[in-house]
Amino acid sequence: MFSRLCFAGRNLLRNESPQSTNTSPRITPQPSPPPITTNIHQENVGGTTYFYPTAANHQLTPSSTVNTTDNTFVHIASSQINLSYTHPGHVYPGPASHVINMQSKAQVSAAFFMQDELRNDILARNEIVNSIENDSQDIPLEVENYHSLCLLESLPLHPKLPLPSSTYRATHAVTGVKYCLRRLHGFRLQSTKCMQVVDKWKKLQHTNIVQLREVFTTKTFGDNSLVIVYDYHPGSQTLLSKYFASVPETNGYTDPFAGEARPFSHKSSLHRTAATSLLPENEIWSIIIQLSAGLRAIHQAGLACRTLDPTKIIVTGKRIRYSCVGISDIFTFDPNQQNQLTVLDHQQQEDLLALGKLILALACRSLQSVQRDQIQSSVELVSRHYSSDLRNILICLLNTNTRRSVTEIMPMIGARFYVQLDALQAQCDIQEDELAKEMENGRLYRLLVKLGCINERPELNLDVTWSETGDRYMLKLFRDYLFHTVTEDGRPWLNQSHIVQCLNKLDAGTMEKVQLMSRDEQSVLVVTYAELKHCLDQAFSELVAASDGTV
Ligand SMILES: Nc1ncnc2c1ncn2[C@@H]1O[C@H](COP(=O)(O)OP(=O)(O)OP(=O)(O)O)[C@@H](O)[C@H]1O
Repeated sequence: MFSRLCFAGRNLLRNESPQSTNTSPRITPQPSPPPITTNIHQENVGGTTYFYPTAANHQLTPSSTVNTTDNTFVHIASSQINLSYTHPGHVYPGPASHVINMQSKAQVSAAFFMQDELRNDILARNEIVNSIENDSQDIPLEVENYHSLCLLESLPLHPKLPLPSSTYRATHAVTGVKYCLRRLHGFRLQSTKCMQVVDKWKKLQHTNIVQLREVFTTKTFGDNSLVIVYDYHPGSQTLLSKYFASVPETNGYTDPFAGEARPFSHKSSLHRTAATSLLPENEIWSIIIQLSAGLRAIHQAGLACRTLDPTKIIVTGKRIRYSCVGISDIFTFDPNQQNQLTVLDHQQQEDLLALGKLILALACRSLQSVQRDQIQSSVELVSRHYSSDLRNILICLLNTNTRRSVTEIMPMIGARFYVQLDALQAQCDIQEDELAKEMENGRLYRLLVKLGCINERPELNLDVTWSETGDRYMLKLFRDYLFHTVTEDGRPWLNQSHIVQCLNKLDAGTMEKVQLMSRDEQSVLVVTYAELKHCLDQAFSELVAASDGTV
């Protein structure tokens, strides 16, 4: 069967558009088509010119039309408009009720746009990732497989540290993926046997642990440096900077987190003290749940964190992650170590103590609260302001007289786990709905790209009439119908739903008919979206074939 296009007189068309309403637009005129030379057979019957795409080109069912002997009639009754798309999946059905009602302003219109908070978060993260690279003279242009190194620390190296370290963002030369590089300055790897433990860390995947990717030594920095490569989480801040206000150092102050637990911190002796207000208990539990989840994974993998320190835990949005895993194991690796299991057990107990101190410091909003002589009064403060469960968890973790296990924390978290799970699932629902919207945007974007590549193309394969003839002419008229429609009195008719609907129908290739008119209003085509889709695919295939093949 042929698809039949009718180029008929213009006059009766205007008010009979399928989109017609009282305020309906009229179709922006296009010049009449130049003679169609390819794949179309034309015939004049009773003064009306009919165009037939050749069978090889169109295996579609016939489109509408059209006809009259008086050369004027092109009519599609509104009852014929088929709004049931052949692929219902091609239309975003609007927000789910459980999602729209989760939002503070339960307005349906708002739900068609990305939430401000989410958009701003994503924009801020993108800005951080794309921010100008560090132009410091001291940073090499390339280190092994990484380039565009950019220092992440705001403070210079702390001179008191026995082992200086630096943290960089860097780009992988092959994949272009950004990573976080931690460099241990002046460090010589004593034995490659420690790569066994590195492999263990590499295999450990958990949503509360920054993934360790690889370790290498390098002289590119002008010394022997060890570089540990981690995943990069833009927009992160350390637990220290998020929850503890900083004050200048004071003489004689001892950092409660100093010592073996944080040998890589530049701020080991940085003095942090009480911030303005206590944290809501829910927030503390959210941190406890995440930290204990990560720690449980670490301990179950036969490892110990050993850097459970507020500067070595990062917060990205609401997510908490251990950010410096494995370094202690590399740094203190002893190939002749006997009693590995005893050492591991000791280190895991130290982790639990450090976790207890961290929770206590968070609950009191003060790092000093975990100094030996302050612990008692700090726990009392917690008892006064928070639930007995929080106090119990602290007493369990801080009690070094008994052997504890991270799994003991679970029963104390109890039903709060459900609260956390519920919050996460609600977040998933919202994000899934955002994804549905963005999926639609992506699909429509690809259609527009195809149309844009075809419309107004000055030439293809030396044919300067390519974009104006044959299938492409229909696409040009369709483009005008999409974007250049005007109202009866000639004003632009800007209606996004018209554009989205038409593109959806095009993508679905529906059998609904659309009426297209040339700019000089001398010609009208009535054509199905299925045919337009075919034209689009055909024309774009021609472009791809003539290109270098990359799309
Ligand atoms: N994997 C990561 N992805 C993104 N940013 C990270 C990552 N790890 C650390 N950061 C950020 O890099 C910065 C420096 O991290 P680092 O661990 O050196 O902390 P720090 O505050 O400099 O602590 P210290 O100086 O005491 O070692 C921090 O702002 C931290 O949020």
